[in-house]
Amino acid sequence: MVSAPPSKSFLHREIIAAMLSGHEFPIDAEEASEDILATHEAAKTILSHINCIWIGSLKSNAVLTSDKLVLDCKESGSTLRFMLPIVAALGLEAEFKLAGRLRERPMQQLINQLEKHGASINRSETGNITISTSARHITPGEFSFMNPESSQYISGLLFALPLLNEGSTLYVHDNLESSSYVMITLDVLGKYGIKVDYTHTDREWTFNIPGNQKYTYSYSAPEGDWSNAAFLLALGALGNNPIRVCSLPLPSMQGDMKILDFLEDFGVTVNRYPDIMDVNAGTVDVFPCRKLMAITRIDASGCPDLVPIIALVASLANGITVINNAERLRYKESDRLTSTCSALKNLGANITETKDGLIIEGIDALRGSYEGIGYGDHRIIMMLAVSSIISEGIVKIHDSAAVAKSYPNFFEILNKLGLADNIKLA
Ligand SMILES: O=C(O)C1=C[C@@H](OP(=O)(O)O)[C@@H](O)[C@H](O)C1
Ligand SMILES: C=C(OP(=O)(O)O)C(=O)O
Repeated sequence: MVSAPPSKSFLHREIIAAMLSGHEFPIDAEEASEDILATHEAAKTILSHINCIWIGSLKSNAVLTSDKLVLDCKESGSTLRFMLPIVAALGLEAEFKLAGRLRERPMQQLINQLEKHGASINRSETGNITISTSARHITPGEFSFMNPESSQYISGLLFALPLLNEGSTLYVHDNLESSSYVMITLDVLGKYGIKVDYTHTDREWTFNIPGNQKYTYSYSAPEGDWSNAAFLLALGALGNNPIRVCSLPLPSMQGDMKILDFLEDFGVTVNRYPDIMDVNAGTVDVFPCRKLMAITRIDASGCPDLVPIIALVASLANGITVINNAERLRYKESDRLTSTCSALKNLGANITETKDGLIIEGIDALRGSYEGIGYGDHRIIMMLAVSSIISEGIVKIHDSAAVAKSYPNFFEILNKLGLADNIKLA
């Protein structure tokens, strides 16, 4: 049995909500992913520059020093997109350091909204982002997005706007993809005493956020991570032995819990036990499946992070699987439609890239091999590692340390399960 790592999405949010209540959220730095370390460090830096007592009411003496903060986001989109509006609401001046692909990932819609409300934002030649506000903080009022490039813009503003001295309204027009992540934000906000009212139809969302709110510290241990557990569960579906994964909440607000339904639709047997193991955490058994069936259409708009591992399973499923509504995958740690397609093609899969997805015609075996850096993308590297248990050729990954972005001990687990025979790490 293996235990799912703690949810990266919940952890980012807990650390930030704790910071805004004046507390440092405890993490296990040895086990933590690079993204979580980035948010934790940024939160500590912000905490050391503000008078915690005043957070939530933004009194004029909230800022202890006028130093420019340096916040190193590394490659974490969540850290940047959550912290930027918060820094603007607190009236701090900060330089956000960005590494790797984060320098190219979309930010402009969020920057436009913050600038409209008084923030001054510049990008240096190296791609770093500097923010300052001429007034004490950005002004409350109306914020509006048309089909946002990332739901993280909305989550970031939902953290920030309750701090302002009057209420704000946040509109999302023409679709909010990844909306389950915004629901996680609202869940954590509610736990910390922050009130947000919202209404939505299929494509239009309105969030009413009263101002002058105070965050009240409310620790809870983060639940397991369905996005990363998906790779472990696929090991069970594709391998020779069943797998049992524990520390997985059942049910969960995480959209990537959908991996269980997808596996079942592929013809895999899945047993769910909501109550066994520790409190607040369920257990799932997945059994090897020799007769995978294609899924006619997979809408990935609510579960973008599942696409690489679903595409691998679909490569061996009888029939044609079409994945669509996944265009935002082009703006992750790699262009994940191109990288998933190209990595699986190397392994021998019959896969084609479309504008917003992938078309995969299942075959009986993966007869190819792979050697490379897995596009430097943790989710592609983990997909390749899972593929190694069924591919006929060797999978050789250079710089496998990139998995630390979300799952530092992924390869240790693979070793522990005895499933690392066909994979070479360089
Ligand atoms: O808010 C979050 O925790 C996340 C939102 C999603 O991003 P997008 O909203 O940009 O799709 C997801 O892909 C990312 O891994 C984590
Ligand atoms: C895209 C991801 O995270 P982020 O957007 O926070 O960098 C991810 O974990 O796959």
